[in-house]
Amino acid sequence: MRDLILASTSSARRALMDGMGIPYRTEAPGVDETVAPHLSAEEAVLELAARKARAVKDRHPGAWVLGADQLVEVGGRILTKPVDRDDARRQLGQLMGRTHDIHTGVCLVGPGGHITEGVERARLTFYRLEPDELERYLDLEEWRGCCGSYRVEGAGQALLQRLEGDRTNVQGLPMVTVVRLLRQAGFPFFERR
Ligand SMILES: Nc1nc2c(ncn2[C@@H]2O[C@H](COP(=O)(O)OP(=O)(O)OP(=O)(O)O)[C@@H](O)[C@H]2O)c(=O)[nH]1
Repeated sequence: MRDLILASTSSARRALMDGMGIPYRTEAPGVDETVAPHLSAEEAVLELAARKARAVKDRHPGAWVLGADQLVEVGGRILTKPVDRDDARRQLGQLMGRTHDIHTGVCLVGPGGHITEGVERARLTFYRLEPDELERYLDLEEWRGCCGSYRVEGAGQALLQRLEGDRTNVQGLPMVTVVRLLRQAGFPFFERR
């Protein structure tokens, strides 16, 4: 059986991998997530997904490693994970009543120099909220650990006026792309345990 490692600390990414059902384990990538400012959002998430995957692969040379990174882009600005409630309020304030893009890069590295990658964009339009409703959403603390300060599979669904793209991409892993990379690498599915 192949040793597949998800190079991530993200509970949402784990949940998505668990749903797919192939055996894997997780390890924190432990990389610096600084990228050159001139990179586009797509270039940045691809570079960081590869950086995370390579860092874990260096620690486990015989393993297959999947890394991922995500950014929100709105009005030409990049949003990452909020540092606190005030930051989350500012982020959501930029998203209310507007359309934003979520970009997620994924990279699969394996033995023999195997490296494949993909980047997916989802486009979301949010309702405008009254200040009190926004505070009530912030009270739910779905902003913690989430790029853009919302959870599309949680109460954050009520923010969503329109979604174009793979919903799993918004949660953290574009699973259609992840499956393609795994199948291209020859991973077996539906194995009997
Ligand atoms: N549950 C959930 N998580 C989300 C959603 N949108 C973004 N995220 C999370 O926001 C985080 C994006 O930040 P990243 O820097 O790519 O990843 P991370 O959380 O630092 O985790 P690593 O993979 O260890 O780097 C990921 O953990 C995503 O799963 C959402 O709608 N639902």
